[in-house]
Amino acid sequence: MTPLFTQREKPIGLACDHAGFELKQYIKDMFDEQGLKYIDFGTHSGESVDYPDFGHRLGNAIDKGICDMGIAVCSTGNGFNMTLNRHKGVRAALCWNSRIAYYARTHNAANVLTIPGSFVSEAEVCDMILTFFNCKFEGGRHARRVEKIVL
Ligand SMILES: O=P(O)(O)OC[C@H]1O[C@@H](O)[C@H](O)[C@@H]1O
Repeated sequence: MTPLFTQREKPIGLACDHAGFELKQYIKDMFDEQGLKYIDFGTHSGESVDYPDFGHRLGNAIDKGICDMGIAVCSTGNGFNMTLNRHKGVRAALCWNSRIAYYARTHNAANVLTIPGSFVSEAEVCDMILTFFNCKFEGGRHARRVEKIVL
């Protein structure tokens, strides 16, 4: 099997709510096939839950350095994105195609890919993840701007 990802030192953190549960399973299957390490912070079924409960688990893991990157999936993506961006170590970006995911990482140094699960196909999710985890922050003028984000 051709490796699609470079192996990462730290596991990728995953979080979802009920609306993102199936897509998270799809992502885990992709990572399992690729031998990519991850930690699943839940939820673990399609039963209705509150996205902040799981978003904060992922955010805390990033703040503590257990994970350095993550993926979160809910219905619109906004709930998780708002929750995750309350964490000091997180720059979460709501992305719905691979071009946006590319710039979120290369220009904005995003470390969490937030996915609006009800509005994207599995193929789009696959493209976004491949792009997000295979490109790097460009630094330079973007570093100055990212530094200015923090209040
Ligand atoms: O399934 P219900 O509870 O209607 O709505 C949950 C979704 O509403 C939005 O906040 C989030 O995207 C979350 O996934």
